[in-house]
Amino acid sequence: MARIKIGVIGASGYTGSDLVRLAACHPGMEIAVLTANSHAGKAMAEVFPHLAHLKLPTLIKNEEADWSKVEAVFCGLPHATSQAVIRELPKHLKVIDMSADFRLRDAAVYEKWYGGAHQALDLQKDAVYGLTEHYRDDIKTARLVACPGCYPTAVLIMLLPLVKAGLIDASDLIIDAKSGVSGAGRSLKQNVLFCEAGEGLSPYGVASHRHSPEIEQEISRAGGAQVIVNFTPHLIPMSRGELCTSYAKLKGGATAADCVAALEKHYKDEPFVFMAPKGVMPSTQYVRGSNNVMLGVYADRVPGRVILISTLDNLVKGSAGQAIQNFNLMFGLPESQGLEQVALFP
Ligand SMILES: NC(=O)C1=CN([C@@H]2O[C@H](COP(=O)(O)OP(=O)(O)OC[C@H]3O[C@@H](n4cnc5c(N)ncnc54)[C@H](OP(=O)(O)O)[C@@H]3O)[C@@H](O)[C@H]2O)C=CC1
Ligand SMILES: CC(=O)N[C@@H](CCC(=O)OP(=O)(O)O)C(=O)O
Repeated sequence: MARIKIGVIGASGYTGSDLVRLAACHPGMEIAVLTANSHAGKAMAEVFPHLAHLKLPTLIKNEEADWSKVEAVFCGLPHATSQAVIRELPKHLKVIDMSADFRLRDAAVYEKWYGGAHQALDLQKDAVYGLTEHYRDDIKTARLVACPGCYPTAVLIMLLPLVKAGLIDASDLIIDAKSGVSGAGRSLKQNVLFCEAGEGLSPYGVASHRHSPEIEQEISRAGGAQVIVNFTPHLIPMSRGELCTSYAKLKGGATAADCVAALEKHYKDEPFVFMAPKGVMPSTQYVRGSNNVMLGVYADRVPGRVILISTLDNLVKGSAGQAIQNFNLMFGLPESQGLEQVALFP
């Protein structure tokens, strides 16, 4: 069967380059177009020496791309820049956006958290939220999929089945999250310099992180009532990986064992979501480089509360891997194709 020609917009970034790394081994994809901004004109091998052995197109500007033979585009641009670029793409292209631009369904909420009016509301209304395990049927027929943020993916995969089953109180959620530094992207920023982030653990976006409304939107959709969550992210000195610990109040006499049973039931046929083995705590080390999410549920010593731990690789299930999982669905391919990588341990 002919391979599907794909393009990657923002291939000189971390999500874009991890997409290229995965796409290069995907039997159903041919990488036809790679775009960049400041790196346009360079060979991928120059920008990413770990990809040097692959025969890849040279990085070009978006406006130089010939999309006529391409069928799908992955977009790894900074949020608030994707919408104007995606709006101008030819309509025959299916688009899988890794930025935040099309995730929020309410234009006013988008404007409040991203500091400006949305420039492609006509596309926004038909965009499908790309949390694969929860929106599979909608993703299959979508033209534009808005992949979730890395933190929301980790948090929602844990919490949505428990909210839907009525086991936890969606109005009382505390989420403590930690991310490796690649989560902040590849462009130079003072707070991710080695001297600033290399040896410490730093909270940021306290009570103000833009993933809060994204998590709230999806928990509210699952639970039926508008919720507000307490979400605190931290930057941790490692290159990739993310671990989220959520603290929840159990409802109606439910127990931690009920939560385990609900998650096992919900994800029993899922290729990428696993409970931590008995006696093992989820760790970023067990998912690094893979498209997997590892979950762990623990009874709290505080009566009636439960501790919920989820971990993933921010560049794989948190962005490029989930984007490919969605591409597979959109093109009728086996959902796990090209995503069979086992975690890189140790
Ligand atoms: N990093 C992560 O773990 C995750 C990131 N995301 C989201 O994915 C998107 C990409 O993130 P990430 O890959 O980390 O970001 P990077 O900063 O690493 O890469 C951004 C890319 O966009 C290009 N670019 C930057 N500004 C412009 C512009 N004005 N016009 C056109 N192209 C531009 C850059 O090109 P050049 O370098 O050539 O200038 C680069 O290719 C973001 O929206 C991010 O929030 C989502 C989930 C996880
Ligand atoms: C460590 C770090 O800085 N992480 C990023 C999250 C990356 C991500 O998933 O964000 P998007 O919503 O932009 O796609 C942040 O907190 O903004």
